[in-house]
Order: sequence, then structure tokens, then C-alpha cells
Amino acid sequence: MDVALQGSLLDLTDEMTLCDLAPGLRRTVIGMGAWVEVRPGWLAAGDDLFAALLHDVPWHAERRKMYDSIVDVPRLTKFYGAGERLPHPMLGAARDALSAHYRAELGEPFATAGLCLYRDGRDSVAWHGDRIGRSKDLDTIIAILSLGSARTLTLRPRDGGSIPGSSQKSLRFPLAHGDLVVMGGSCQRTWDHAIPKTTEPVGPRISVQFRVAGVR
Ligand SMILES: O=C(O)CCC(=O)C(=O)O
Ligand SMILES: [Fe+2]
Repeated sequence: MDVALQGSLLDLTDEMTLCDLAPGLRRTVIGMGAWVEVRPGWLAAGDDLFAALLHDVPWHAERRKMYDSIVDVPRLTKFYGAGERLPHPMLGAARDALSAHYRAELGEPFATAGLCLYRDGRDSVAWHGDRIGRSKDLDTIIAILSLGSARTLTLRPRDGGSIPGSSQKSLRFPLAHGDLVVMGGSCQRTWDHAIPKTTEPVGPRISVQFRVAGVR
């Protein structure tokens, strides 16, 4: 390989790029009609996207009614509905690539983008399924692009039962900068997921969740 070619290859890998989705995409059938797919390093060199989102998104502190009091949800969020302008062109490109890839299985395009900012290891999201809307009764696909510090997505059966074929209480999917994780089939109805707190010294992480219209 000559020096000039080597130089241009290095330049290419320095540039923020959505890699091809299919190579490296691995599906795990987790049981009860659910599956999880991971594509490590889908977005290469995503530092600028992370920095832009951290700075440009009008992050909200969520408040949620729990029992008799209103509590702060320990993370910041911003939801972009169908047709709303996304805060960075790369998110539109990611949504369109995901829509093309999952079109046959999903039957419709991804339409909304939910963004969450976990400021450090104390921020988290508790066990839940994304069951507001059609996903309460129907299969769906939710695709998540993870940016910034590595955190772990955990899943456990909603009914408190054991994990098919495993002695573990929950499944763990560690997510690094640029990784894609996709939950599909019955996953939102039959499993719960969470981003647990961690005592590891981690910096901020941004999660971008793409969903079809009418699913939260
Ligand atoms: O942070 C994540 O990747 C998951 C977020 C999530 O489950 C949600 O907002 O519904
Ligand atoms: Fe969720």
C-alpha cells in the first residue's frame, strides 16, 4: 500500500461515518417472542455528534408522579415527535438507515427520536417497558444509538420469571460510544429493561431511541 493511500484511509476513519448496518449486527433471541440485536461501532468517530447534542439539545429535567409525590427522574430528556426537525443531520441519516434495514420486518418507518442524557453514573432509568401506545399490545422495534460513556442496558422478564436457558437474573448488554442496540418482537411487552446506576467513574452518555409513531 502506498503512503498516499494509507493517508487517505486514515482520513476516512477520522470522519464521522455511519458504517454499514448488516456486517457485525448480531441477533440474540432472548425468549418469549423477543430479540435483541447489537451492532458494535455502528457510528464511527461520533465525538462531534456527542458534543453537538450535549450542547445544542434543550435538555429537560423530567418529573414523574410516583406514589404520592412528584420525584425527579435521574436523567435529562428531549423528545422529537414525527416530523419534528432533529437536532443534528446525522440523526436523520441514522433514522433513515434503520428504517430501510428494518422496513420488511417492522412494516413502517421509524418516526420519533427520544433523547436521554445520563450525566454520570448516578443517572439511570429504572425497570420499565416502552408500553405506551401500540407497543402495549403489539410487537414493535426500538433502535437505540448509544453515545459517550459506556453504560449497560439490562433486560429481565416482565413476569419475574427466569431467563430461558440461563441461570442469570438479567441479561446485560454493555453499550459503548457509537454502538447500536435494537429491541424487537415482543420485547416491550414481555421484558423490562433498565440502565442501572453505576459506581464506576463514568462521564456523560447520550441515548437516542428511534421508535415508530404512536409508541413511547
Ligand atoms: O438509555 C437507554 O439506552 C434506554 C432508555 C430507555 O429505555 C427509554 O428511555 O425508554
Ligand atoms: Fe425504554
